[in-house]
Amino acid sequence: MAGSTTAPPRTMRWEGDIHGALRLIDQTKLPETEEYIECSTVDEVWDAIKKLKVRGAPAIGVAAAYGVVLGAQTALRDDRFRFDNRISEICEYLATSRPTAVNLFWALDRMRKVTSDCSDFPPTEMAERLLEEARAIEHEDREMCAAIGRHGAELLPTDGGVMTHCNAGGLATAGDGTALSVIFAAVTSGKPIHVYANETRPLLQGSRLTAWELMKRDVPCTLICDNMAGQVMKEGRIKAVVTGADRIAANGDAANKIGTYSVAVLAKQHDIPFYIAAPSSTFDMSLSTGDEIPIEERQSDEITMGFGKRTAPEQVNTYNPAFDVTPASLIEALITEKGIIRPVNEEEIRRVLEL
Ligand SMILES: CSC[C@@H](O)[C@@H](O)C(=O)COP(=O)(O)O
Repeated sequence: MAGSTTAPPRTMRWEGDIHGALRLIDQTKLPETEEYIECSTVDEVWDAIKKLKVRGAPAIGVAAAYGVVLGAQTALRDDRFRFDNRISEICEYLATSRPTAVNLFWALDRMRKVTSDCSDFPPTEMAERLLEEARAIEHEDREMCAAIGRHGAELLPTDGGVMTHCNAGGLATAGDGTALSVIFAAVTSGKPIHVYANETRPLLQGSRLTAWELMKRDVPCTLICDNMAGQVMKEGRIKAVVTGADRIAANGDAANKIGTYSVAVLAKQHDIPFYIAAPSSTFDMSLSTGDEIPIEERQSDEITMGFGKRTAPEQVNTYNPAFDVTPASLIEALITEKGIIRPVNEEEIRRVLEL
């Protein structure tokens, strides 16, 4: 099949003018139901991010930016506090929703900068500027996804299996995705790729979201459980692995959904190139290595009561880190909207990203 045929799912949409609201596809309901929710308060956006109704590093950033606009609506009605101080508090609050994806903090910094750049504007005009900035963040994310796809497509094999982990597709961004954008672009260019989607324990983003997206877009895919990755590679089915990332340190170490590190180690063992696709908003050059990346720990019932069914004894001890860090040494190349970073080291990152 040459070409994926349909458009990506619209992960989120701002509806209306400055008095509008944020409409999100509720990703916790997929693949069973395609249900949309409306967020009209900052708390609703915070909750949607925390509970993974909206998830994936770039999508979290875009949602948080619109969350600031919702906060601005309330701040306009409340003249007890200075408008710019309220916006700063709202940014601080939204930043507590999830710790690992740096895109969240990157987007909130951009929103904060609007208030400092426009400090002499009246609040109503500042609020309009905040909406413009959130729209720009969303638009730029869509463009970054497309550019990542264009750069990365050439790295994928002319045919054969490509493995991915978690969901780095349209649902995780405002556009076509990061890792999946590379796959969609390769398929569109005529490469008959077959995707192996790891189910991604414990919350199954790979099976619930990636398989759903790929099937919706007619890209051949096979779902496997995480613990099958080694066997599938050993059988010679995988020619490349491509995943997304939530934060990349200055030396190229990359945090992504838990399980990614194991997949990268397995890829090394089987001599399979392991790629990470991510926009420049995912790089955190203030951290020298991946050891400094904060790893979110989530509640134990995600392991013991996955999707409402008890699968472990009550009171059992659990540990549930939501991300892991793949060292730069295991990453063949980083695929960004500005080009391919190879070899993966700080000098090359700075050169390609023009930092
Ligand atoms: C393009 S998004 C890349 C990552 O954000 C994705 O792979 C991932 O780890 C998402 O984790 P999630 O916990 O579902 O937000």
